[in-house]
Amino acid sequence: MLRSKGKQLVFVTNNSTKSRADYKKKFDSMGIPCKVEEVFGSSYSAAIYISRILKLQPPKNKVFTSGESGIEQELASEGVRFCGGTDPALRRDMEPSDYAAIADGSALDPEVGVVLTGLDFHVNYLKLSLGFAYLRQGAQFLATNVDSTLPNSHTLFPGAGSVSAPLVKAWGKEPLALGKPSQAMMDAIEGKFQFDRSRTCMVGDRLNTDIQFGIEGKLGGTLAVLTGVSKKEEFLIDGAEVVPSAYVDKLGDLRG
Ligand SMILES: O=C(O)[C@H](O)[C@H](O)COP(=O)(O)O
Ligand SMILES: [Mg+2]
Repeated sequence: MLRSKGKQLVFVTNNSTKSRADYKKKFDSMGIPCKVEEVFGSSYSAAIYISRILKLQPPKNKVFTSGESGIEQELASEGVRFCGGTDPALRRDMEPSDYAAIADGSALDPEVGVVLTGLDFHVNYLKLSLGFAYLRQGAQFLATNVDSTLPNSHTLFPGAGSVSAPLVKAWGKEPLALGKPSQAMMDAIEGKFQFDRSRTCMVGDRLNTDIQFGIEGKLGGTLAVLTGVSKKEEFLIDGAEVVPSAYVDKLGDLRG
């Protein structure tokens, strides 16, 4: 319906496990018309931040990532070198020899300058230990997103933020998160798609027992309509103003 009305669409997700190309395939399977260029995920956001803002220089120009292939694909699309991720060699128990190898550095890649965490379905003590060691060696701490939960099958599962929580606890500092609702993600989306904030509507899907009705926030001119979010803070960007739920009725008046 939106397409038939000539609206520009952008599909934004914090789920870092898939790449933009993966989402295009998923939309195809659901019969939803979509181009790869219309997808913007937190893996892509992180890859852009690393390649275009951080611009890692040798000898520390590699990313150690804890996550799934979506992160790897997007880092590769931006020409960023990485290790960790889906490497089968790291999907195992920690062995006694691993402690010594991490301690003396022989298990560490000397080129790693960033630790990037995302939703990792294969998180384990070995990967957490490697990530912690890289942070202690001075690597920057980034996250695709830090959502506490992952909605799936009509209920909630631990999200990316819950998976990276042990590392945050060990390191004692939060990562820079590059998914929603970070300003970096919003700026990158606005920069890439060149739309007018004052004529933009944002729709989310998150349901929570505390907030079971739509909540709308106004983001510096961008009308955001989030049909249920798990936490109010998730969309309170730039001092966003939350307006009464009845505001949603006015959507029909939007010309943009
Ligand atoms: O990374 C996670 O925890 C979840 O995949 C993430 O919260 C999903 O985000 P969404 O698709 O709702 O943007
Ligand atoms: Mg969602």
